[in-house]
Amino acid sequence: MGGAMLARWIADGADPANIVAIDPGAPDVPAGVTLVAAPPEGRPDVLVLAIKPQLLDAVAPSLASTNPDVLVSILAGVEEATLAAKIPARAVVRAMPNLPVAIGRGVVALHTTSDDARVRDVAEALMAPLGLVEWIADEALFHAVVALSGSGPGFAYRFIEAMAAGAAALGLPAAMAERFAIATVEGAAALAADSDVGPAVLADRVASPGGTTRAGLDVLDHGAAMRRLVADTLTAAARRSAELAEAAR
Ligand SMILES: NC(=O)C1=CN([C@@H]2O[C@H](COP(=O)(O)OP(=O)(O)OC[C@H]3O[C@@H](n4cnc5c(N)ncnc54)[C@H](O)[C@@H]3O)[C@@H](O)[C@H]2O)C=CC1
Ligand SMILES: O=C(O)[C@@H]1CCC=N1
Repeated sequence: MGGAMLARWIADGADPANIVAIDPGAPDVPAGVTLVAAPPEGRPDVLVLAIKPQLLDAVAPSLASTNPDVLVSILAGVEEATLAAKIPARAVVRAMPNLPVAIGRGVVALHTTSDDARVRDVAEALMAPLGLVEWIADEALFHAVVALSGSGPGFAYRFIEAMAAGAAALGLPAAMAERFAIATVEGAAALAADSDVGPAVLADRVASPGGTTRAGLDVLDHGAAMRRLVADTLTAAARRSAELAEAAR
């Protein structure tokens, strides 16, 4: 995820000479970005923490002397207070991005208890090129955000896969089914984003009375099957976020 954010920052015009990536795994980084295995000397303006939540305790000691102005954490679950206790920084901002930030069409939720306007400005300016950016005042809601927009692309990809598989089972060549499924979801989402009515009304607009869409929607709606499945999916993801928070405390 750190790589996806970095790719977008560079594409948006950030100067790679100003960026140091710290990763002992030696991933590919954009040209001009300095890659190091351990934190270098010096105090960064912003330190973006993009390790797995389970690695926090192992990694935190190596960051103890970096003392950034703003620590931005994208770790699922892990709370601001936990981060502040383990990594010294002037301010901590939690961010929950998602994978489409790579093309500037992601969602980034932000949270901080800092009342320093400059900290908020720095976080907003950093995230602006990545997509839709919104502040979440109540940190407890971050578990829902992780489930919805953080994990959501994974759920959307499963739905696209299922649409394509369903069409292939009806005889459409698999590659064509995948192309059509992706373009259908992309177009439907773009129209919804541009519309002054909600998705329920749009679904009804697609469904001609007595037609094919209604026949399909009846299957999704029977016993609220789709709603239940999606609610259970998001609940499981949010529960896992809470577990990660607890384990990191
Ligand atoms: N994958 C996603 O779509 C999203 C992930 N996140 C968060 O991003 C974080 C990373 O997740 P992924 O990118 O999926 O995992 P990943 O395993 O792909 O990336 C983790 C990176 O951390 C590096 N790393 C390991 N030990 C390190 C150390 N000691 N110091 C510095 N870097 C080290 C690894 O080499 C790797 O490049 C997690 O906290 C996750 O909750 C948040 C939103 C979305
Ligand atoms: O699966 C995960 O834990 C991360 C956080 C949100 C999306 N991916």
